[in-house]
Amino acid sequence: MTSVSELQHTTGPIVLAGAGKMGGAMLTGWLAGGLDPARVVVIEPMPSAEITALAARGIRLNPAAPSPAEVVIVAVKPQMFREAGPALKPWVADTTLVLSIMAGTTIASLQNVVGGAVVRAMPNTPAAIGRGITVAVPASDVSAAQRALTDALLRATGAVEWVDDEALMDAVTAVSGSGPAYVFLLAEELARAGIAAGLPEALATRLARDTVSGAGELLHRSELSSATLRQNVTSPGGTTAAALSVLMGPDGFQPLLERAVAAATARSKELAT
Ligand SMILES: NC(=O)C1=CN([C@@H]2O[C@H](COP(=O)(O)OP(=O)(O)OC[C@H]3O[C@@H](n4cnc5c(N)ncnc54)[C@H](O)[C@@H]3O)[C@@H](O)[C@H]2O)C=CC1
Ligand SMILES: O=C(O)[C@@H]1CCC=N1
Repeated sequence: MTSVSELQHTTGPIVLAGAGKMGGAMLTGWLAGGLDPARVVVIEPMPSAEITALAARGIRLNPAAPSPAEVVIVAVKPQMFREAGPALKPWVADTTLVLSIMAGTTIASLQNVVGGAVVRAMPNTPAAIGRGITVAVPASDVSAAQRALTDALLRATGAVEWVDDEALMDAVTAVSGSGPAYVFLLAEELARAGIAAGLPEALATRLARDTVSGAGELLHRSELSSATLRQNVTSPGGTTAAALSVLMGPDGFQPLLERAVAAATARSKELAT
């Protein structure tokens, strides 16, 4: 896992607003990477048992007296933002970095509702194990130091890509933000197909889970393209070729994923406020 040692050069509080599935995954990544819990403030009206337990490690949960922080991470639902956003203002000075991971919500909206120097980002849940990928786009007034701080925070949870064009964020959300769900669905459906082919449920589930995670790890470690790795499994005239003739057919993965990504992209645009 990437070290968060660069974060140790900064001293201010790190405020996480919304410690649900994604905010919680990022916090887990930061703490696993060595971030001092005493620097973390969590604002969360319905903290999970895990988040509540972190208070014993020094995290401040829902403190009564807000004061401007070095960075505020906004990880509430986009639909909640209009209600939750104004309450974050006391944590934000002009010099505060406001790092939003909300789908759809634009930089302009964050500037209007919360203020600060805004970076809009789209992470994904493998952040919890330091294997996420995040795409970030900065507002024009974000300083080099704030960009470096953002980069350190996000790299503590995995890879980071920076873009200049905010319009790309809808498709980014559809590919990498939502993408882990597509992979987990693949594991679910591969198991179900195994059961339909006659395997006991426990064995089918184990085979699907280990195949998806093992293939993912191979893809991660290998320098070969995914197409080459696929071809390496495929013996001419063999079993894989038989399956791929279905999966790469006219109603196979390609048109299906194209439709799925288009639907997610459209939804991200609808969520824009
Ligand atoms: N779940 C995912 O894979 C990803 C989610 N996101 C974004 O992350 C954000 C959060 O999504 P999830 O974690 O999935 O949702 P979630 O529902 O698990 O987390 C949202 C949290 O915000 C809390 N909350 C509600 N009102 C609040 C307030 N006024 N102040 C502070 N916290 C408040 C809720 O209690 C909840 O724990 C969304 O904007 C989503 O678009 C981005 C990338 C991936
Ligand atoms: O489903 C959602 O809207 C969020 C954004 C990307 C992943 N989860």
